[in-house]
Amino acid sequence: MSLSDPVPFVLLAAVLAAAISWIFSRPTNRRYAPGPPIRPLLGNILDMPAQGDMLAFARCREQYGDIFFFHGLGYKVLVINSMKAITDLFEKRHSIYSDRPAFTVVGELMRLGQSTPLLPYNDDWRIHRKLAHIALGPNAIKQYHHIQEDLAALLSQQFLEAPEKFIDHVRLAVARVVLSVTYGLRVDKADDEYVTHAEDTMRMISEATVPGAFLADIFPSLKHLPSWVPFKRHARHGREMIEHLVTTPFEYVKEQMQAGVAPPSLANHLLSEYDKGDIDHQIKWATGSLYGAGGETSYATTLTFMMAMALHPEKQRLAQEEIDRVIGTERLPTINDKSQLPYVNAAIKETMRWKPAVPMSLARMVSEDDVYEGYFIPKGTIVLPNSWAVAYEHHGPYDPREYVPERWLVGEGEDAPVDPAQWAFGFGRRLCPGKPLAENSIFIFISTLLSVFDISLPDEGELKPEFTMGLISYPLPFKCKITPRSASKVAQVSWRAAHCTI
Ligand code: HEM
Repeated sequence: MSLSDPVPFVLLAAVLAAAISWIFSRPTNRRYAPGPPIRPLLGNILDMPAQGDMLAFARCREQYGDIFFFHGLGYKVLVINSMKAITDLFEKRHSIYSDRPAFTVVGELMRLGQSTPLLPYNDDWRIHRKLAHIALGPNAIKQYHHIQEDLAALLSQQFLEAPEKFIDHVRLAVARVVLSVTYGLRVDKADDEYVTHAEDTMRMISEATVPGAFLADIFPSLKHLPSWVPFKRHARHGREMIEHLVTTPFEYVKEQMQAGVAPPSLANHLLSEYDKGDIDHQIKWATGSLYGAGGETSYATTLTFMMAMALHPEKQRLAQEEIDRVIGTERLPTINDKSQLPYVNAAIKETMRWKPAVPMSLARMVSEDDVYEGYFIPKGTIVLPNSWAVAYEHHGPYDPREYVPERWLVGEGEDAPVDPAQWAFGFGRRLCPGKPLAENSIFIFISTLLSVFDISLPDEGELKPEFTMGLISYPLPFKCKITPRSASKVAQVSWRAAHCTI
């Protein structure tokens, strides 16, 4: 080994660091939560299921109970599987459970650590949340109702013109909501350069944020390797993609503001209110985070709903009958109709429960040593709240594996599962700031599609409910048949699409 060739040298240092960390992190007389047996050096970290492999997590739960612990190679991971434990830690002990793990490659080298979801629980994060709240709080989002209703009509218009491309149309519709609200940007095609770039970047981030995706996340000292090492080249490319994603639309808004032609938007509003030096950088990253965090999740939920409707025509008919009965057949739904449609709301809840879009939520990191239910949780432990386990707890008469909206229509005092509103958007201080906006988007897309179309199984081939594994879980590409319910509905959609104000 020579010092001019740093690779083996840094690897050796990394292995030594791991050995030291193993020696010092071996269980002492402290009681850790149950988990697989410990092997030298590696501990049991390799026994940990891949993110998104929910069946493997379910098997661990059967074996080890509601909380289990994996550790080794300097990593400590606690998985929590019950709503009670999640509430006890993330809500009641929020001051030490609101931090995020640091990702050496994606956070530091690709510089995504500046985005809201990855920021540590610090003052920068508080500024981001304040900025996001200005645009996305329950009152602020009322100003976007008409944009969301227009976009639901445009989505239906596209379904009429090219139903076979429904996946592209849904992707474009959710991107349009976030781009329009955040930057006042209008995009017309799903293959718009910005939309496709954002998707490529999100896919890259989703793969790179799986714990342990890079050796350098386990051995941070590897980040000092020279720039020609493959993962460093990958990181450089990732950094350029992310920088382009957050900078391009932001600079565009600034140019439009200078020219006096910027439409109303969150970026415009924040820049006019707070344009003072360093806050510019915070606004750029807070707004840039919204697209990344908001697009894919709403897309996954809307597509999952369409799949559920094609597989369960009897449930679809019940939802359509409710819409026809409550709002009539002479107009399209509006967001204000939401509280009048209990069956549609139950079908949306059931969609979020049946296939949660973010099944393991976003990882947290505990910032102080803690003890819970007699188990020691060391500082620095990554804590994974298993939302999927909460979704699949058995309550009431229905099998959790089945799609049954009726499980949500129970009377007071009867046994119902935990409402996805309590877990699908995360918990405590880091609860998703886009929740009210997303709930409205999902409601208006779904109720408009139900009002205008019948969604059914494809004429050819089978529809298997298959989903991606990873941070965000979406349906794998599938086919379904989309047919307008009446000529009057077609006319209503065409009229509204032609009179859109966005
Ligand atoms: C169906 C749609 C959505 C789902 C299921 C969803 C889910 C989540 C979840 C599980 C988290 C992690 C929270 C935690 O750590 O406890 C999160 C965080 C976040 N979401 Fe959403 N989200 C959705 C839509 C949106 C939208 C539309 C936006 C923005 C317009 C958004 C912006 C964010 C941001 C910025 C964070 C990071 C919050 C932080 O770390 O403080 N999300 N979301």
